[in-house]
Amino acid sequence: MTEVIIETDSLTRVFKRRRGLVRTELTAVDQLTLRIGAGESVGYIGANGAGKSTTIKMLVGILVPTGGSVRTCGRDPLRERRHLARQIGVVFGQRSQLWWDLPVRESFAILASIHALPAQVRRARTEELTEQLEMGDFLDTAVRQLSLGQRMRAEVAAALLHSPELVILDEPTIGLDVLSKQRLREFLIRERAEHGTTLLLTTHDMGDIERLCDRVLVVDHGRLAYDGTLPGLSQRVGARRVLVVDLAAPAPDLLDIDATTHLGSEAGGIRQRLAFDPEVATAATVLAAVAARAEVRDLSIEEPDIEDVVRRIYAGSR
Ligand SMILES: Nc1ncnc2c1ncn2[C@@H]1O[C@H](COP(=O)(O)OP(=O)(O)OP(=O)(O)O)[C@@H](O)[C@H]1O
Repeated sequence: MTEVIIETDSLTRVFKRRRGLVRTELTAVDQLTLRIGAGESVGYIGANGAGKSTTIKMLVGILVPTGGSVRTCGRDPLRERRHLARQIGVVFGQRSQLWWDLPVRESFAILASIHALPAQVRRARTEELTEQLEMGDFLDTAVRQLSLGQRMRAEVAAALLHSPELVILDEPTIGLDVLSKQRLREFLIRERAEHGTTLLLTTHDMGDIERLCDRVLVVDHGRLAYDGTLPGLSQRVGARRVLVVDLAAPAPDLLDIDATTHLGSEAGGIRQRLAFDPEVATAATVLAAVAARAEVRDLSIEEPDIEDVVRRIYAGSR
């Protein structure tokens, strides 16, 4: 049986707000029940304000639930927060856990002593992380002088220095360039493969989910709206497919082909892209309709646009 790393049962958080004399209540997390097993890599996504951060805060013990229960790494996060801190690593993209004026290396040394890592373990782990995250060039630079990509790598290393069982990442790749994103993702994949680390991440970047996660949870108005694979999610939201046709000669935009949306034309209308909903039409019916208008030389079909899926989920904000 897989060890359960995160387990919540009807986890709920209600915020009380007061505007002048009016008091209102907002249920940020609403009866959330889920289990995440050891070694899983889970994407936790939802619109702004859906309740992701509130959930994470309850998982790590910095926010008190108003209902239900939560256990993280087999512990009660509120009562055993200090013990839990040794088992988890948390990266909040926007918030730093490094000492701004100190060289990266010194921040690592302080964190290592907070976690009471033996000197040998600390040295070996710092070396391993420095190599894998390619931090050698800036290990002796003050954190405030790092580029965003360098700082994020240092943040991730800081959170993983004590080899936690569970790593929670909140928007880990936000604002990073393509290469830095790629490095960070490769590192997380390797870390998981080598140490069996459980990953939970929130992100707006579908590339993160595609590359890193084998399970996706979608939260909507505090409720769990989906729990499954990424392809399953594409199906659920009816992600569009795109038929790309290359015509024999330039043609006007194919604007009124049944059940399609014209996405654009190139080369004077020789290449045209038409989106269709696989529940309503098939590539074959769309192609037949196009062929009735113009001679088709070549075609390709783009798979469900994952960015589109996520845009729709995030666009569903309150
Ligand atoms: N301390 C607080 N007091 C009152 N309301 C709060 C508090 N923290 C969060 N909320 C509200 O709870 C809801 C969920 O917020 P939360 O930060 O968990 O969403 P989120 O999914 O993380 O959003 P984002 O993607 O924007 O970070 C929001 O409506 C937010 O305004």
